[in-house]
Amino acid sequence: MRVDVITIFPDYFGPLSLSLIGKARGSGLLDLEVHDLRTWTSDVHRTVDDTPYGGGPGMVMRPEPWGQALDAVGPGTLIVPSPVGKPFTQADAQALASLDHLIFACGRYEGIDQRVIDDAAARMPVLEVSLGDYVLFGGEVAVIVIMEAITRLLPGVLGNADSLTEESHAAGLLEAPVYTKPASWRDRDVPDVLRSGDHGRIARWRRDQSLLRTAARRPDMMAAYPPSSLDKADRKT
Ligand SMILES: NC(=S)c1ccno1
Repeated sequence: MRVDVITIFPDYFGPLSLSLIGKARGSGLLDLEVHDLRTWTSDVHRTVDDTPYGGGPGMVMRPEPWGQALDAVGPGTLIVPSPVGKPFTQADAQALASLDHLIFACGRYEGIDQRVIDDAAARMPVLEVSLGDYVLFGGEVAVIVIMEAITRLLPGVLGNADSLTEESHAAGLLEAPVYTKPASWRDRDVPDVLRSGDHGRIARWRRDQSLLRTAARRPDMMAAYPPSSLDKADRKT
């Protein structure tokens, strides 16, 4: 997978050289390049923003540098993290992980001139996505989060691909609680079923815990959970 990130703060992306993402880049599974938007400015001050038409607080990112930057690195699928975006989900991560070329545009200030998005959409798929109902200083941190969610799904990145099948959101439910040694810690014991060696009982316990946890914390996910996936016994949960 090829990924281009365009930002006015390239140094924000140091974390993408660490851990499993760093290994994915080193092994060639992920070809990632971070670009400074100011590369595509032409004035001595390397200006990337200006005052908003119609007045109002703050500054807006100018279209010219963005247009030239996207011309240079595109086409691909353009992803713009933004408070006005569609909620980003695991399903989105899974869809994006199957693509060959992603481009991330990191907005700052009050945002990017809308014409940049509109112009790009005439040449490539554009997704404006939000990580949550809050506002960040810019898109950079959101790109790091989205890149983690996508990269871990790339074949060969995780040592054990099995961990992708039962994790939260992969199957539409929250994951069951997990435990490791010691069997007793501060008078709190690991559930006996997990030490029983009865894999059928363990699987049923984990599923029950997933359903209980999802029902308690994410009724929206339970409502969306396909009825066909629920056994008759599950309906009593
Ligand atoms: N909520 C998101 S993704 C965001 C990006 C920039 N500010 O907020």
